[in-house]
Amino acid sequence: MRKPLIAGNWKMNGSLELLETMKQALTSAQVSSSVEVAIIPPFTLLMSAGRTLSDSAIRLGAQTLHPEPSGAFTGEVSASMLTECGVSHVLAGHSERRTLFGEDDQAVLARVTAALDAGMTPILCVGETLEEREADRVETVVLGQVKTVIDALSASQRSRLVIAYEPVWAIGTGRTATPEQAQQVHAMIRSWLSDKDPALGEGMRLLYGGSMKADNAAELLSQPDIDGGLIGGASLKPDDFIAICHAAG
Ligand SMILES: O=C(CO)COP(=O)(O)O
Repeated sequence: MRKPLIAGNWKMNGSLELLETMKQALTSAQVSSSVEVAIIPPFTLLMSAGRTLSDSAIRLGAQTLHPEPSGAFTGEVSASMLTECGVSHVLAGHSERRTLFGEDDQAVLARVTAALDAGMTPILCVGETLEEREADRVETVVLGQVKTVIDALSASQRSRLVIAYEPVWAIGTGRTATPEQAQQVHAMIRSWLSDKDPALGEGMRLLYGGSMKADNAAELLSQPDIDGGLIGGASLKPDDFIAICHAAG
């Protein structure tokens, strides 16, 4: 049985005030313990967030990390710096990192490995652009991104990964993949994983991300191969985020 994960990626948004409001709202909402909830605020909030959330079941995630343990990398943050803040989850390969910051599959793999080595759960983000979808390249692109990482990891490392399918054309656009479109890609990923190792396919949590909102979450989350959501815009609004958490419960 895969435990649903609802993770709120705040991107370059949020404040100490939102952190407090979100924590209080989530605590009083009494989200079912059958759902794992994580918030992923920007770096500057992580230390405070670690303290604020330490007495709750809400997990803390980071949006990226540098693969090296330390050194002359101005502006970057390492895995051990994240764990010191209480971070348990970290995104790797978000499409904004891939396109705006030039992270290719090898750079993503290095980040996944650094996160695993530090004991964190990497959330590997994959997804195709609209152009790639229209050119019938969804399978090639998405499985290519999954394969580069999975094939480089040991069986025990793989089992600690979460994968988020985020079609680039659905991110921040208000244009959600239909439940059928999302399910189709999730089933494809799971089937590829299962061919490699049945237990891996069965156990891997596959999140959907891309304009998931309070009013479309239940339908997306009811699909058999969708095990949670990676939420952008709606994760900044406590009521909306809580509604999505409830929909997963
Ligand atoms: O990129 C996303 C989460 O990582 C999705 O963002 P939106 O929910 O704003 O479309």
